[in-house]
Amino acid sequence: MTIHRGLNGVVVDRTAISHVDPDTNSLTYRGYPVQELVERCSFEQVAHLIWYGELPDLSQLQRFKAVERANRVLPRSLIDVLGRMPLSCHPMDVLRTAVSQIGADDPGEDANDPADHLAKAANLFAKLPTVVAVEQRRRRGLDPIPPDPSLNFAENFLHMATGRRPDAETTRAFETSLILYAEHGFNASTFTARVVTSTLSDMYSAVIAAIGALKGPLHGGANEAVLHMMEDIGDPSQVSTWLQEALDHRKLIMGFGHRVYKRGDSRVPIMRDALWRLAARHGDGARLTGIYTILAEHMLTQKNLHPNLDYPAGPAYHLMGLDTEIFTPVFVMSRITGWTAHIIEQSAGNALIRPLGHYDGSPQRTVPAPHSPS
Ligand SMILES: CC(=O)SCCNC(=O)CCNC(=O)[C@H](O)C(C)(C)COP(=O)(O)OP(=O)(O)OC[C@H]1O[C@@H](n2cnc3c(N)ncnc32)[C@H](O)[C@@H]1OP(=O)(O)O
Ligand SMILES: O=C([O-])CC(=O)C(=O)O
Repeated sequence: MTIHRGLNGVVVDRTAISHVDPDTNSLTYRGYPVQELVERCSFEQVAHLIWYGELPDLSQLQRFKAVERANRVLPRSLIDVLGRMPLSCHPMDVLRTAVSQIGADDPGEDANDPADHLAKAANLFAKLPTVVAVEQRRRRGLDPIPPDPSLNFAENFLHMATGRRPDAETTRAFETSLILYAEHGFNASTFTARVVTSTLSDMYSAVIAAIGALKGPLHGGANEAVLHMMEDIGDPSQVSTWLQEALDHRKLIMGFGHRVYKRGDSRVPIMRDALWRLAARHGDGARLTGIYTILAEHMLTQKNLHPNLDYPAGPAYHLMGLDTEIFTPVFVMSRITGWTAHIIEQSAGNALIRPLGHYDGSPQRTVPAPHSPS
């Protein structure tokens, strides 16, 4: 019997949402290369593409944007629950709780026709940025900034989170990250969402489980861990010593390696360029890009490992003025599009996901006779 630990290399189903091809180092959403989508589309257009299979025409895009803008405000019940969360918990816990509350408030929670699913996905897509921004400000002891319907998805989030109207360069860099993070095949969190969906559970439960899977540092939690690592290194001159010490202790270097891409992550060059443009205008930029470059060179020569998307995204978010703890929640704001598209796809052609495990525990034995009462 062959055991595929970690399901490494196992093809478990078909999908028409995205194609990750490590041989040609390419990633396409519904057939379109992500590089072209970043160059020519807004995040809202890409979200439409991921859900509906096609880029929107003008009137579809206007409707899509209107729904997103109309759904950004959080209901009182949700604001109350989130305000009671301890400040000691991670913002991913807050986000998970938010989705749970939104689901509990939805009388149609269990409705799972494609139209019901799309309406729920659109609602989560609109509300999660407000939750993340409110949470960043709550941690800073600041009042929330209400959503602004005159701003697009990316601008509105940056404004709500930082209190500043972002300039075009920052907005574009942020939108680039959102487009690149949106979807990536049967990654651990998406697969988790599909497993939950395969039991005919509801969309909110699947999304909550996916948030839990994304939180881990081997997956989405790595963008936060990358920034912590760079702060720990401190200065480009320290990279070599820091890395040697980390490798001597067999530590994982955050933001490097990937289960599918073994010769480099197709999304990194475009996000790296965005990071470089931000860094050129920021006081701390040269330090971060210095660490970035030297560490990447050492990792390639010493470990033959390439950076993944989390490596440039972490420092880029830092330079945008986002707090490190909300980097992975920002990933959720984007990946919610991919997760929900997969939930819809799984529902449409469902097969219960239930693999087997090879038993290697104790051979069968007899339960000892009970001791007689003394
Ligand atoms: C958006 C995303 O989720 S992208 C992934 C984000 N995660 C990270 O950046 C965390 C750091 N990276 C890792 O832990 C891994 O590279 C993963 C989890 C992403 C991929 O893991 P796998 O596909 O299982 O890689 P695998 O374990 O086969 O790695 C092969 C070897 O390289 C080593 N390796 C892989 N990544 C790293 C790393 N970042 N640092 C140090 N060594 C590493 C492994 O320890 C292993 O060594 P071994 O053969 O001596 O045991
Ligand atoms: O695909 C994976 O294994 C991890 C992931 O979600 C990504 O790289 O975006």
